[in-house]
Amino acid sequence: MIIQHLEAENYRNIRRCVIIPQNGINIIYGKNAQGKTNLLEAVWLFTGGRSFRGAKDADLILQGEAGAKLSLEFFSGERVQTAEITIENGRRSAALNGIPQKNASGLVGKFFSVIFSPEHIALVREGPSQRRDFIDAALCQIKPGYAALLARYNRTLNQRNTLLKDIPRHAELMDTLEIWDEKLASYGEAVVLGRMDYIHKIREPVKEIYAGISQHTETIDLTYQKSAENLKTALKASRREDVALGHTSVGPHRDDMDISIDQRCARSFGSQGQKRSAVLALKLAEAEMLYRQTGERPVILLDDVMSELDSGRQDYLLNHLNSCQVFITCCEPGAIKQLREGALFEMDSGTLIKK
Ligand SMILES: Nc1ncnc2c1ncn2[C@@H]1O[C@H](COP(=O)(O)OP(=O)(O)OP(=O)(O)O)[C@@H](O)[C@H]1O
Repeated sequence: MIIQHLEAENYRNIRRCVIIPQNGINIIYGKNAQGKTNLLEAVWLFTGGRSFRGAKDADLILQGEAGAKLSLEFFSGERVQTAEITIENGRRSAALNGIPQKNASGLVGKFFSVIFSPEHIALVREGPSQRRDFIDAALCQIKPGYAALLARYNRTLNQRNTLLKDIPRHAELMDTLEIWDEKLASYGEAVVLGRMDYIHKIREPVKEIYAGISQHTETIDLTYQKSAENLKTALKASRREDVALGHTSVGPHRDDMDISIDQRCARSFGSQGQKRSAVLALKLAEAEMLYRQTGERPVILLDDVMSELDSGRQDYLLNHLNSCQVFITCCEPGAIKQLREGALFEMDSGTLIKK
């Protein structure tokens, strides 16, 4: 997947900008608050998802303007394709190769991209839900039917939780738990199998990429942590406790993925640079998995990735990811003096200048 041409109009602080990037590394540097992340966010929107910053669509329009427009020309499936996104009246619509889509999510699966932004450090630093979301989001992209399965699991879980809250007032409902436990266990086991399979597949690429980032000085490992070995038995065993709690205490919604660096838990013991490197390895491995699944290498977006990384780790990002098209933002052009081959752009008050 290669972006050949991107145009943004009235997008955030960008009145008008055209970028013709190169195939490998593209660096966008500039002072704080100039529009570097805004540009990456514009690229990301072509994946069909919402802003990775969780912004409302209306906030994406340059203040004072009625609408924003993004146009993309990209090479994928051995041909040049076009995509357009229009944001107007608080709504985002899209067209692919000139054909209007029902909504912006019509672009899902047409343009692939993987984003690293500083907030993603939460994936290592914060609680298990971040890591579950990472695996689930990746699976939704590459495993047909997984999104529907997850939705079914969550719906059944909510129904069981409602029932658990009702039981103290209606003891006769205790018997109906059996049906919900059967259903929940069957969906839950399938969710766990999907996640374990993904971790099994992503583990080697993560290890390899982390070794590269750390210049072969550290090792990383991933392990799926189940909250129950046999879900059906565990649900049955925890019924009384669950009624007292008013929610379900076992199942994939309570599972975690352990990330260890040199055999120590990265969340508790990792340094800032190690945590950042671990998230990067996970994101780049996610890109590798997308490639294996689709035959297309996703565009890699690395927002403000250089800080907190030593020069060896920076060198890996600048000079070892050439098989993909990569966009890297940074503040200091000095941080990129190790760049051997790539295009340089400066972002200044929403205006992009090719260097
Ligand atoms: N809808 C909007 N209309 C006008 N300006 C906006 C809008 N949304 C954001 N901005 C402005 O865009 C600027 C932020 O741009 P961006 O987040 O891309 O910065 P950046 O260059 O990545 O900076 P940093 O290096 O600090 O991360 C801010 O000045 C912000 O006020």
